[in-house]
Amino acid sequence: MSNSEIEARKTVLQIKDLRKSFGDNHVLNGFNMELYQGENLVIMGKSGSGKSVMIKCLVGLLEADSGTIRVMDKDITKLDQSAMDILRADIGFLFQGSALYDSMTVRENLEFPLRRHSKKFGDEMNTEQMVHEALENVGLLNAIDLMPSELSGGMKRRIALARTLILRPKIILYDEPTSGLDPITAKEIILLMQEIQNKYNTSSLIITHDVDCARAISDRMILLIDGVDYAVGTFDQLASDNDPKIKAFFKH
Ligand SMILES: Nc1ncnc2c1ncn2[C@@H]1O[C@H](COP(=O)(O)OP(=O)(O)OP(=O)(O)O)[C@@H](O)[C@H]1O
Repeated sequence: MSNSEIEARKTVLQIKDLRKSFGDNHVLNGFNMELYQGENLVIMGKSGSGKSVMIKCLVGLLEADSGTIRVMDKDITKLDQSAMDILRADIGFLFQGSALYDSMTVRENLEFPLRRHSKKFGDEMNTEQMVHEALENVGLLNAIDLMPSELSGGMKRRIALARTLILRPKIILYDEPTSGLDPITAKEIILLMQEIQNKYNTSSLIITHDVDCARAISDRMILLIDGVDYAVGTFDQLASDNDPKIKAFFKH
C-alpha cells in the first residue's frame, strides 16, 4: 500500500497530544497517532516506554491528564457509559492476558462474548453459525468441543483471536500478539492476522517488540520514544533511518 493510498483513507482512531504522568514519572508527553481504515499500524517502544499506558487510556481503563482520543469520530472522553459500551462492541482486543475460561469448552468461550454483546446483532443472531464461522477463520473448527487445557499455546492464541473476531470488530487492538510463541507459530498468527484484515477490512493497532512481526504485518509504524511519537513511517523507511534512537530498534 502506498503512502498516498493510506492518507486518502478514513481515520478510525486518532490520538492527539496525549499526556499522562504518575507523580514525577512523565510517561506520555504529547503522543499523537492516527489509524486509518483497513491498515495495520504497529507501535514499537522499549519496555516501560508507555505502550500499555497508551492502550489503557484508549480503552478507558486509565484517565489521561490531557489530550484527545477519538474513535470513529467520537471523543471517548466525552462518552457516557452506555455510549462507550456500544463503541466497545466495535473494538476487539487481543491482549497478552486474554486467557480463555478454563472451565468452558472452546464453543462456550466463543458464545460468551456474543451473549454479552447480543444487542449489536439483534434478533437475527445465529450463535451456532457465528461460532462456526469464527472457528473456521482460525482453522480450528475441529477444536469446538475441546477444553482449553487440551490446546497448545498457538491454538489458544488462535481461539482467543476467534473470540475477538466473533464480534466483527471494526478495529482490533493487539498487544504483543506473538509473545511467548515459537517462530513458526508466531508466523502462523501473523498470517492469520493478515487474512482477517483482508477478509473484513478491519483496522489494526498492533503493539509488539517483535521486529519480524512488525516487518511482516505493518503498513506503517510509530516508534514511541520519550513519551512521544518520535518516528512514523513504513518499516523500510524506519529501518534505514540513521538516527541512533531509531536504529536501536532494528539491531538484532
Ligand atoms: N498504574 C500505574 N501507576 C504508576 N505508574 C504506572 C502505572 N502504570 C504504568 N506506570 C508506569 O508507566 C511507565 C510505562 O509503563 P507501561 O506499562 O506503559 O510500559 P510498556 O511500554 O507497556 O512496557 P512493556 O513493553 O514492558 O510492557 C512505567 O514506568 C510504569 O512504571
